[in-house]
Amino acid sequence: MTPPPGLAFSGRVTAGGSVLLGPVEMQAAAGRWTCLLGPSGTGKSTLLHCFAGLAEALTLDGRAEAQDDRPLQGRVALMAQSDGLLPWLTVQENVTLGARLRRRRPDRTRAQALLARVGLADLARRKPHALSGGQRQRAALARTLYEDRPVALLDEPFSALDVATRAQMQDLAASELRGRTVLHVTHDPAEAARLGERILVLTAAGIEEIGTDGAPPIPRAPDAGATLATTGRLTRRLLEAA
Ligand SMILES: Nc1ncnc2c1ncn2[C@@H]1O[C@H](COP(=O)(O)OP(=O)(O)OP(=O)(O)O)[C@@H](O)[C@H]1O
Repeated sequence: MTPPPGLAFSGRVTAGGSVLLGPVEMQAAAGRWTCLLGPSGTGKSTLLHCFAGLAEALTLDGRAEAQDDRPLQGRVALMAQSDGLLPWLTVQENVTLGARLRRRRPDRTRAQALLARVGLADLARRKPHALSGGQRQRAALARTLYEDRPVALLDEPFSALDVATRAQMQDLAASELRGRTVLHVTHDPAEAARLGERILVLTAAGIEEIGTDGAPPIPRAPDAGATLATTGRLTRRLLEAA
């Protein structure tokens, strides 16, 4: 894999005269896990869409680009807020959808291994309608990891999971995406405190960084003192921003 690039955004996004995001500046460091939180509607998903090249219908007055000055196209995997599973494909076919779209032979062995890691090995032949919400989200996570890209954009990837499964999937994602550039949108301060090497809060006033200095490597234990302290500070900041 080529070295993952850092990400840089500056500017404002509008649609039909409405402002969706900004003006704001933010960076996600190369090879690091950055968490992004903030009140609903401040433009977090819009920011991910800009980096994923999905903002054609929007007007970006500024730039959303890789810091190595090479195109982001082909280097990004997006796990969107809605799982986007195609209802007529099986779970395994959904995981390998990217390969199919690129007219590559799907690697079923790799897909099955990832499905086993997200706990869906026995459901690989089911259609999405026969999965629970949490199972669908895990299938979408497997599809994102299957893409094996240097940059991962994760939009509330664990929001439908129970506490124990969420912790397991956080551990899995931290392991699979180690060394990649990850920009992870979440509403959960405890999740950001576990996974964020950098933690950013987006409000109408701009971006603010919540320090994690001295925190251990990720994934951090959910009940470690440093994790709980960061969760508390972050929760307080989000309450102030509401
Ligand atoms: N295609 C669009 N056209 C017009 N407005 C849009 C469009 N998509 C999103 N918006 C608006 O842009 C703003 C930012 O939306 P976005 O989904 O990026 O916010 P968010 O911070 O991710 O919110 P949440 O935390 O609720 O997921 C919202 O006010 C939303 O209503």
